[in-house]
Amino acid sequence: MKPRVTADQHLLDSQRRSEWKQKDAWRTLRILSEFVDGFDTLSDVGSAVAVFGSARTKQGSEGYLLAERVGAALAAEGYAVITGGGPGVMEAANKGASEAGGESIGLGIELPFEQGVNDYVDIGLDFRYFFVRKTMFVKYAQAFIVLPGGFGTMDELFEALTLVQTKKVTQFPVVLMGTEYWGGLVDWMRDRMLEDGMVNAQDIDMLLVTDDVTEAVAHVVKGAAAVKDAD
Ligand SMILES: C/C(=C\CNc1ncnc2c1ncn2[C@@H]1O[C@H](COP(=O)(O)O)[C@@H](O)[C@H]1O)CO
Repeated sequence: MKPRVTADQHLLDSQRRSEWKQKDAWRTLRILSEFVDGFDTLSDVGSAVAVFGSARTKQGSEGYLLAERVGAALAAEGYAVITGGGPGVMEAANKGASEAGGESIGLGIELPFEQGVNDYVDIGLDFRYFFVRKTMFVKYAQAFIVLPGGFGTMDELFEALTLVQTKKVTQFPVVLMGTEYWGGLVDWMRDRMLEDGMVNAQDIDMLLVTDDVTEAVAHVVKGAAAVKDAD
């Protein structure tokens, strides 16, 4: 199947900039409507945690089963689970949450190849624009739990870290699940970023790196309690 041109590509592809020069102003209305749809659909969602991770994690694999357990544990604590609505870790976390009787939310993204949200999403939205969708994750989740993943996962992780570091969001726990996978990155942050003065120790200390689902969820619950105390 020929990849379709997505709305994000129309907006961002520099080669098309002059061709679309007159139309970008009008495209803002479409962007606005996407924000309105998102806010409208998600404003009634209670406490929620976003779970991120690879779209390529295979069904039944260790990573998939871990994400299922994370989804189920969050649901058991009364959290809605928000994912990118796709396959892999997203599907597994939605499955775990849905099968545990929790609220399972998928914020899908228009991609060049048709996909739709996974079968375990109870509340689903499809976004044309990545940046609108990213706003929803941060606005409607009280914490991020991040499983092993690639560029998309890194983007979501580092956006959260930047927002916390710059105090655009406060009291926002970020958990990295998988000490083996994440250990090298966190070591590099300490040995290189911190050593070279690119970040502060507290920027790195805000990350919890664990293999333990119970510890991950307890960290999220503790973060939520701190927000309540601060209110
Ligand atoms: C590549 C495959 C499917 C792509 N489908 C996706 N659907 C929804 N969200 C996605 C998809 N791919 C990436 N994302 C977002 O990025 C994160 C995962 O990216 P990674 O590069 O795989 O780590 C994820 O949390 C999504 O929000 C396979 O068929």
